[in-house]
Amino acid sequence: MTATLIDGKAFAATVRGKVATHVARLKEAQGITPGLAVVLVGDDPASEVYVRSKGKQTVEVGMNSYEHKLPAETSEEDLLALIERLNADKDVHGILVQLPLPAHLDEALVINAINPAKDVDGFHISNVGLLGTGQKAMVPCTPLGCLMMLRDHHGSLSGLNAVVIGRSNIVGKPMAQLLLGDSCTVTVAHSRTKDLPEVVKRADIVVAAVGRAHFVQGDWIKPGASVIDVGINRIPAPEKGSHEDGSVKTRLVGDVDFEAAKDVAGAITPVPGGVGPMTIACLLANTLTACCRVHGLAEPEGLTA
Ligand SMILES: Nc1nc(=O)c2c([nH]1)NC[C@@H]1CN(c3ccc(C(=O)N[C@@H](CCC(=O)O)C(=O)O)cc3)C=[N+]21
Repeated sequence: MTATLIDGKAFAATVRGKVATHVARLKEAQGITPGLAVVLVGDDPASEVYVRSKGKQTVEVGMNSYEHKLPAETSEEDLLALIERLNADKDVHGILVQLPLPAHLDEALVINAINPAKDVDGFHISNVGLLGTGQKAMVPCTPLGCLMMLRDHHGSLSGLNAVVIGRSNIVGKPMAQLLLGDSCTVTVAHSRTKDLPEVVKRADIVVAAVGRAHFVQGDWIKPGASVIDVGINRIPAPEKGSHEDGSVKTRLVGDVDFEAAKDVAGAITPVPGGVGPMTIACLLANTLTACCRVHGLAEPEGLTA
C-alpha cells in the first residue's frame, strides 16, 4: 500500500462534531433546534437501515429527527400532502424523501414538491439550477462529502484534471459542477466513453460512481492520483460462510479495484468507511445550513460548498 488512506469514517465524525457544536450554539443563543424529516415509502430492508442510521445520527448531533414511514402502496396524493405539511412546518428545516420510490410514484414530481430551501438532498430542480450557475444552493450530500475530502487532502484543487465516472443526477453531474467550481478541468466519463482507461489515466482526481463492483482497474490510475470511490456494491462472499437459510453471505465493495489501486494511487477512499459515512454527515450539515439560511443567520464554516 503506497496510497494515503482517506478515512471517511473519521472525517465524518469530525464533520458531525462541527455540526453538533454549531447546533448547541444555535440552541443556546437563538433557542432554535434544527429538524430533519425523513420520509420512507415501502419497506426495502436496506433503505430502513439507512433511515435508522440517519435518525440516530441526527439526534446525536442535537437536532430533532422526524421519521415518516409510509406503506409501499401509498398514493401520490397522500405523499404530496405529507410533503406539503412538512413544507409548512416551522420545526422542519430539512426534508429527505428516501429514493428509490415505488414504481407507481413519480420521483421528479415528488422531489420538486419539496420546498427548495428544505431540500437537503439538493435534488430539487431549483437547487440543480443554482448549483449549475454557481449560485447558493443546497448541494447533494454524496458529492459534497467527496469535495470536502478532496479539499482536505489537496488544499487547493485549482487546475487539477478530474475525471468523474458516472453521469447520474445524484452523484456524477453535481460532482462535476462542484469540481468545476473549484477550478478543476473536469471530464465526465460513462459507460459509452471511448478509451476509458486512457481517459482515467490522465486524471489527478478520479471519482468513481458507476455502480459496478471493481469496475475501475488499478492500471487505469495515474501514479499519485486521488481516488474517491462512491460505489456501494454488495457481492457474494462465500469465504464468510452462509446464513441460516442457506443463502451465501455478502460484503460491500466499491467501484474501484481497491487492492490494485492502493499501490498506484496517492490517496484513496475505502469501501466501506469512505464516502458512505460522509454522505450522512453532509446530510446533517445541510440540515444545519438550511436552518441557518431560513433564519438569516451566519452559515457554518467549512460545511458548505
Ligand atoms: N433521498 C436519498 N438520499 C440519499 O442520500 C440516499 C437515498 N435517498 N437512498 C439510498 C442512498 C444510499 N445512501 C447511503 C448512505 C450512507 C451509506 C453508508 O454509510 N455506508 C457505509 C456502510 C453501511 C453498511 O455496512 O451497509 C459505508 O460506506 O461505510 C450508504 C448509503 C444514501 N442514499
